[in-house]
Amino acid sequence: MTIAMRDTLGGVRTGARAGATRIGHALALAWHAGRYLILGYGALQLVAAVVPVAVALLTKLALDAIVGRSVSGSVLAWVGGGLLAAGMAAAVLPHLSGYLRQELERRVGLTAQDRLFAATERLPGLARFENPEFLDRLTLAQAAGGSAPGGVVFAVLAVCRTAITIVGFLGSLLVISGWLTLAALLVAVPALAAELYLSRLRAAMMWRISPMERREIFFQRLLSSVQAAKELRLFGTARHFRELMTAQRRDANAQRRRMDRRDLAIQSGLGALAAAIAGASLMWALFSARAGNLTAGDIPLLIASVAGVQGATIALVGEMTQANHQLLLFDHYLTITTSEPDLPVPVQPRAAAPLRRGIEVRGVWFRYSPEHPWALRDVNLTIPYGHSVALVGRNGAGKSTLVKLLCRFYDPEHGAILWDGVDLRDMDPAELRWRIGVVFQDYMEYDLTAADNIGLGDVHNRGLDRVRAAARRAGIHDALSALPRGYDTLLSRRFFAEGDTEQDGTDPEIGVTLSGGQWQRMALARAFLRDQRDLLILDEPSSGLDAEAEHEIHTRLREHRAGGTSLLISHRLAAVRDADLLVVVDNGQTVEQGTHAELMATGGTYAHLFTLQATGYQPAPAEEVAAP
Ligand SMILES: Nc1ncnc2c1ncn2[C@@H]1O[C@H](COP(=O)(O)OP(=O)(O)OP(=O)(O)O)[C@@H](O)[C@H]1O
Repeated sequence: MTIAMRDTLGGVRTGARAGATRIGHALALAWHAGRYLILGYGALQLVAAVVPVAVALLTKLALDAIVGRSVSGSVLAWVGGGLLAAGMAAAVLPHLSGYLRQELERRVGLTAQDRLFAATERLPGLARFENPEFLDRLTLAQAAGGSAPGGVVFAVLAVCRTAITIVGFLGSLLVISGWLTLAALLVAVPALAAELYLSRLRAAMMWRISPMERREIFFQRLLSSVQAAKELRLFGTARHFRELMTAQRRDANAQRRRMDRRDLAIQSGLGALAAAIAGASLMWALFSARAGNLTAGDIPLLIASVAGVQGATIALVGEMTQANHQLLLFDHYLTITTSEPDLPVPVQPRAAAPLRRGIEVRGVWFRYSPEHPWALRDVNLTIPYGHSVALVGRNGAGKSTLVKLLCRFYDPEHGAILWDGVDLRDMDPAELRWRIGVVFQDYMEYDLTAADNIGLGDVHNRGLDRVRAAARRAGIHDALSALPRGYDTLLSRRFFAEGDTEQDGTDPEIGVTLSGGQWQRMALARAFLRDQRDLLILDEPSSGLDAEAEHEIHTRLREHRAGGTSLLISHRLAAVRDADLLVVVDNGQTVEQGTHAELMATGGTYAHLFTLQATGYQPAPAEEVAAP
C-alpha cells in the first residue's frame, strides 16, 4: 500500500506533457470559478498585447504623413484618434485588468482551497496522514493558500500577452527590414532558450530545497505552538529549535543564491548581447535614413520595435519564470486533489445495516506498512450483539490498532472483519462510521464553545437538551454550567468568541481552558451524544480521571448501554471487570478470553495483572498497623 502510494506521490512531474496537463487543469478550475472573468481578463490581455505595437505603427504613419504631406486631414485625424485611443487604453487597462485579476484570484482561491480540503476529506483512511511526503505536499499546497491555480492561469496569460507583443513588433520590423527582424530574433531566441534551461534548473533546485522548507515550517509551528510552549521553556530548547530552523533557511538560501548567480551570469550576458544588437540596428537605421532608404516614420518605428522586442522578451522570460514557479506549486495541489483513495471503496457498497448478530474479527493480520512489524497477528475475536467486550493488555499490545481497524481507518493485510457477516471492505466507510460512537485515546480538544465541543458528536441532532444530558452523563454538566457563559463559553484562549470585541463591552478574554480530566469528560459527552449507535467504543476513556470518577463513568455507561454493544479498553482492570467478555491482547495476539471469574480462575496474564493492580490499592501492612 505504501509503495503504491509513493509511486503516485513521488517527485515533481516534469516535461512538456506534464506541464500542459497541469495548465489544462488550472484553466479548467479557473473557468469553473469565473468563466466571464477569465474571458474579460483574456480580452484585456489581448488588447494590452497589441497596444504598444499599434502605438508604434500609428506614430510611423503620423510622422510619414506630416513629413510627406501626402495624406488627407481626415486620415491624419483617424491616426490621431487611434493614438488617443491607444493612450487611453494604456492608461486604463492596467487598472481594469488589476480589478478583474483580483476578483478572479479571490474566486479561484476559494474554489481551489475548498477542493483541496474536500480531497483530504474524501480520503477514507489514515495512512496518507501518516505519510510524510503527503503531509509535506499538503503543507506546501496549503501554504500557497489556494492561489497556485490562479497563479498558473495569470502567468500563462501573461506569457501569451508578451508573446503576441513580440510577434507584433517582429512583424513591424519586417516592414522595415528583413535583416533587422533576424537580428531581433537573434536576441529573443537565445534568451528564451536560456530561460527554459534555467527554469529546469530552478525547478530541480526548488524540489531539492522543499524538504528544507518543510522542516523550516515544522520548526516555525513548533516554536509558536501552545502545546510545545511548556516543554520548550522548561527544557530550554527554544533556542535549539530556532537554530535548527535558521539552519534550514540558510541551507535553502545557499541553493537559491547559487541559482541566482547562474541566472545573473546568463541573463546579463544575453542582456549585453541584446543591447549590442539594438545599438547596431539603430546605427544602421540612422545611416540608412541619411541615404534616403528609410522614411522619417521608420526611425521611431524601428526604435520602438527593437526596444519592444527586447523589453517584451525580458518580460516573457520573467513571466515564464513565474509560470514555472506557479506550476510547481500547482503540482502539489494536483497531487493531493487527484490522488487515489488510500483504501478501496466499493462502487456499489453493501448497506451498513443496524447490528443484529455481532462483529467478528477473523484471522486478522495487520502492519502499518511493509517496513513495520506486525501490530496484529492472527487476531480472532467476536463482539456479540448486545454485549460489552473489554480489551486489556500491556502498552503496544495492539488494542488501539484493532479499534482503528474496526472503524476501517485501515484494512487488514490478511483476514477480515465482519459486521453481521458483511466484510467491512464491502461497505461505504462513512455509513459504517455513522453506526459507531468512539472516544479515542487521543481525543480532540476543539477551540469552540462547550456546547459545540459536545454537539460535534452528532452534528445533525445537537439540541441543547441532548447536549446537556450527554454532559450530565459524562459528569461535566456542573463544571460547564459554572463557566462565565455556561455552555456558550469558548473553550480556548487562542480565539475570541464571535462578537467578543471590546467595543461591545464584553471581555475578550472570556475563553477558558479545561483541565485534562475535564477535557476527557467532554470527549466522553461527545461520544454519549451518539451512544444510541450500534457500537460504542471507548479507548481508555477515563485515563485522566481519578479512580472514583472512572468507576462512576463505567457504572453509568453500563446502565445506559444495557442491551447495547460496546468495546471498552482500559488499563484499570477494575473498571472493566464487569464486562461480558474480557479479551487479553499481547504482542498483537489475543491470548486469553473469558469473564473476570473465568480468567481469574485460569491464573494467566489477566489474573496476574489484576492481582498486581488490586495489590496496589490495598493498604500496606505497616499502614494497617498504624491506622487507629
Ligand atoms: N500509526 C502507526 N504507525 C506505525 N506503527 C504504529 C502506529 N500506531 C501504533 N503503532 C505500533 O503498533 C503497535 C500497537 O500499538 P497500539 O497503539 O495498538 O497499542 P495499544 O495496545 O493500544 O497500546 P497502549 O496501551 O499503549 O495504548 C505498537 O508497536 C505501536 O508502536
